Amino acid sequence: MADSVVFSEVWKTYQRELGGVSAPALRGVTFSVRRGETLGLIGANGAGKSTCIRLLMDFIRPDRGCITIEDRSPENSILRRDIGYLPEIASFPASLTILDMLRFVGATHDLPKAVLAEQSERWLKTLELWDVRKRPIRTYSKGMQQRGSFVLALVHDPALLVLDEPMSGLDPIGRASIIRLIRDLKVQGKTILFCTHILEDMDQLADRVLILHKGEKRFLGTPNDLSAEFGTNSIVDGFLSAIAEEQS
Ligand SMILES: Nc1ncnc2c1ncn2[C@@H]1O[C@H](COP(=O)(O)OP(=O)(O)OP(=O)(O)O)[C@@H](O)[C@H]1O
Repeated sequence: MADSVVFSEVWKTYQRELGGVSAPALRGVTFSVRRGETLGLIGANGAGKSTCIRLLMDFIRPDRGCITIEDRSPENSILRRDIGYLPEIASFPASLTILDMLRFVGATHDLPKAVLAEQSERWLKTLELWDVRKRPIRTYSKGMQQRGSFVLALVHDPALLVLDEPMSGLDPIGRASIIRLIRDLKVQGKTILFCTHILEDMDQLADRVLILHKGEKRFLGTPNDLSAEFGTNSIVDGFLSAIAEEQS
């Protein structure tokens, strides 16, 4: 399978606001996401997960190393049309409806009106927001807002999905519906990179798991490989072993 996303020896250190630099957030991280694969990125707080996502989205640039998406630099704005991005915290202007937001996203991606209308209906129905499409988004529950964010990430039919904590803050029903959605998207052939703290979902979602710890790659492989490598029976135990081993 060809690679869609490649990180090669990527280093990133943030500047401190009052001058000086902090410890590197990423230390020579190398991994790839194959086309059609779902890669789950896990790590403790501060491990570097969001930094990977910010680099991929070209919100920040690496100090060293190379990142490519379909063999092109993330700086290439044409790539945006093929990426669906779900931010960790959705922030919607207070009075807008999901239809207003869809018009905005449609204009950003130059979607023809008919395509926007058809795709909007498809995803609003799939994600059970069709009946509330004319309500201001601020009246939505957290789960509905998250589904709304997915509609906005999917309406232009991107091949690559970058999902920052897609299950965070959801109740078990909301979480189950997002898990179903991600599995459906995978069946549709999407390439998916997501990060999460909810390790239990990994078995159901990820083809491969990338474990980061303090900016370093500690493990990359299938959930089964993780169990085999550390002699554990669950993702949680495998994860704890992967980040503990080199601390001793
Ligand atoms: N804007 C910033 N300025 C300075 N340091 C930052 C900034 N953003 C992140 N860092 C630091 O970089 C490191 C990696 O942070 P990052 O947000 O990538 O971790 P994470 O794995 O996403 O953590 P979390 O699970 O808490 O979201 C941390 O030490 C963090 O303090």
